[in-house]
Amino acid sequence: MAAGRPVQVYLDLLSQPCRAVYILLTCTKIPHKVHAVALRKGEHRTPEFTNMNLMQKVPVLVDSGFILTESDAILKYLATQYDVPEHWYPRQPQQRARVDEYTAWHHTNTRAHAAKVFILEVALNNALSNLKNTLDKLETMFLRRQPFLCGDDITVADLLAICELMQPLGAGRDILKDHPQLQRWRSRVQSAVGKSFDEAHAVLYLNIIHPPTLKNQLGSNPVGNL
Ligand SMILES: N[C@@H](CCC(=O)N[C@@H](CS)C(=O)NCC(=O)O)C(=O)O
Repeated sequence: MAAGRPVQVYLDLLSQPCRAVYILLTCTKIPHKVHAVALRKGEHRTPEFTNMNLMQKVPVLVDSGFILTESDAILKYLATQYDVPEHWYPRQPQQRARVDEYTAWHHTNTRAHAAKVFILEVALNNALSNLKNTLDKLETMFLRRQPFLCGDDITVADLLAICELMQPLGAGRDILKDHPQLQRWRSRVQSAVGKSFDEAHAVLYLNIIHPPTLKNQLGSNPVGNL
């Protein structure tokens, strides 16, 4: 059992390990005070926070002057230092070892892989939003009054653009699918360059990583059906 002063925790509830610490504290009614640290505002990089945790990461626990980082260590400290139900971190050595076995594995597996998907999804959403602006500009500026990007005939500009816009198809994403004007331009470019278009893109088509539904829709030559 610990001293009377509430445990101080520095958390951002957007952070997965912080939420685990928060839930244990709340669930077990350990007296505590939460200090919100907004990672998005860079509050973990202030001199005061850095002084407490040189790693500049949350969560951090301060218990009567004892500073502890790492969610795994914090959770186990709370469960052993405070009077919480036994099941959280069993005392029996083999049952405890079973929990330690998981938590040792957790950081390079569950955490690493789930967090990566989250980070990549956020990055993908940003990239798609920026791309949408670009596609809109291609339609409303470059193709507004002309069949090709720079006039009535195909130029190297069209080649640069089409090869770039085809690339995401290599990962199974047709970024022109909601842009009929750009689709018509793509067809014009394809007609203008003839079979060199498919020859040049053959390697890309072969390496396409399609979700199963898209693969069925597209058949063996994705561009043929676009
Ligand atoms: N292994 C640490 C990881 C802590 C961590 O990575 N926290 C992230 C939020 S989920 C953080 O503070 N990131 C800020 C940064 O790296 O700049 C733990 O389990 O506590």
